[in-house]
Amino acid sequence: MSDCCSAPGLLPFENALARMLEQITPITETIELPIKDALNYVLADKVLSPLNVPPHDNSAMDGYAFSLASLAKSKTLTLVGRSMAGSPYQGDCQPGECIRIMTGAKMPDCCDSVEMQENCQVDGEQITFLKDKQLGSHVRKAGEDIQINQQVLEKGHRISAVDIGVLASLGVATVTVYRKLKVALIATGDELKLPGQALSEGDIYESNSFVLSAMLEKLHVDVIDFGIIKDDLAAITDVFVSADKQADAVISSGGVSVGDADYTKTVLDELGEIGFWKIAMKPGKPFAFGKLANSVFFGLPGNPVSALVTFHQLALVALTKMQNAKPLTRTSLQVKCVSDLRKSPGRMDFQRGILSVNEQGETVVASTGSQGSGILSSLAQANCFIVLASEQGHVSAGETVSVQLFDHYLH
Ligand SMILES: Nc1nc2c(c(=O)[nH]1)N[C@H]1C(S)=C(S)[C@@H](COP(=O)(O)OP(=O)(O)OC[C@H]3O[C@@H](n4cnc5c(N)ncnc54)[C@H](O)[C@@H]3O)O[C@H]1N2
Ligand code: MOO
Repeated sequence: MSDCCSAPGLLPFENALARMLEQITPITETIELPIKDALNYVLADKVLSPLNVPPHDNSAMDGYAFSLASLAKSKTLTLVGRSMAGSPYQGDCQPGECIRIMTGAKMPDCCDSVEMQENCQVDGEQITFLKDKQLGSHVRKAGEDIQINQQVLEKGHRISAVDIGVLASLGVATVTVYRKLKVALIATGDELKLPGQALSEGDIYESNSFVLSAMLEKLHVDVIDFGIIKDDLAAITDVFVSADKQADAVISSGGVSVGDADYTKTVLDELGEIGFWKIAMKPGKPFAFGKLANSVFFGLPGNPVSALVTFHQLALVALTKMQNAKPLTRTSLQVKCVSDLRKSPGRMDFQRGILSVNEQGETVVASTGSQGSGILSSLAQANCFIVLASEQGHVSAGETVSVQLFDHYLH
């Protein structure tokens, strides 16, 4: 399939993303977890507040609580009691009386305002208020933060550290969340060695599974690492079968192109079905999406930048849907490009850029330089993608381009 602007035989990026998402079924299994164990899980149900926060009117200052009507008659009131956080004043008070109160302590029913002690003159039980006050001064009203039955978190929300604090403040002890996904990682290639091993002639160090594993950890899935598999049809078939039995999604890198040792697509065809293969994007043309017997499959290209970009732009989006989480939001801006960019029409480019504010206060983007699919350092230096549409040709410095800011998966 091709559109007006994508090279023949290549699926436009947006179509690939849409087709892939159509085929992703979100998981349904839920578990109940204590809130302290729920960080980064996805909520399977909305959370409504069981109470008002704060639960009662309370003082925002250490000082004196009074009724404003009393102060209209005299600036000096008589102290008749104390309200402490956790030990509220239980009695009543009459016109002309006030109550000693501490920050966070419940407001006595007979008072409507508070003055901080720095603005009061104390003479035994006689408290003189030195400044004019307004009704409700320094009073935090019940429910001013959250009201009872108000929705606090929505279904599909990924629970953050702050959310756990909010849940605790509401007295919520457990939450219902979707279970973690299990994702299998496979690196294919005869040339690959693990860091720490000696390299023979023609070898390189395996890096894809390391970076993918780290990004998957940020996505909060359980990674099943199948390590490095040789470019061998039988070995790749065996590992795909085994991974499919254990995982919800299988991700491989390498061997997805058209070389003599590129078996990924053949095995996927044999064991499952190919949704599509080859996208009009750069880097990342030979990306395969499909289904195995039990799991979905993402075949990433071997080149490190291609593997990362396709994982970030496609697989991560699909896995987020599979987790039942709200779709990822990514921030795009139109900014001036200060570098010349090389680009051939036919594929959508995700070039690596550095966004900054220049001396004139203008937000501009510069290229990281060489954009080869093997130059992983170009991604490490970058803080955004310069996204160039399929039909776009070279860009001259000074032109406006679209940039997508890196999210926390890439930092
Ligand atoms: N005749 C053609 N050749 C190629 C095409 C094409 O359309 N026709 N596409 C090119 C593009 S674009 C890409 S991207 C690569 C993708 O190839 P593969 O997915 O088959 O990847 P490999 O050949 O296995 O490896 C490519 C490159 O990446 C290195 N690599 C592989 N795995 C890892 C890893 N886990 N960690 C670090 N580096 C890895 C590998 O050593 C190669 O250098 O195909 C082009 N060719
Ligand atoms: O897609 Mo390849 O990633 O252009 O090098």
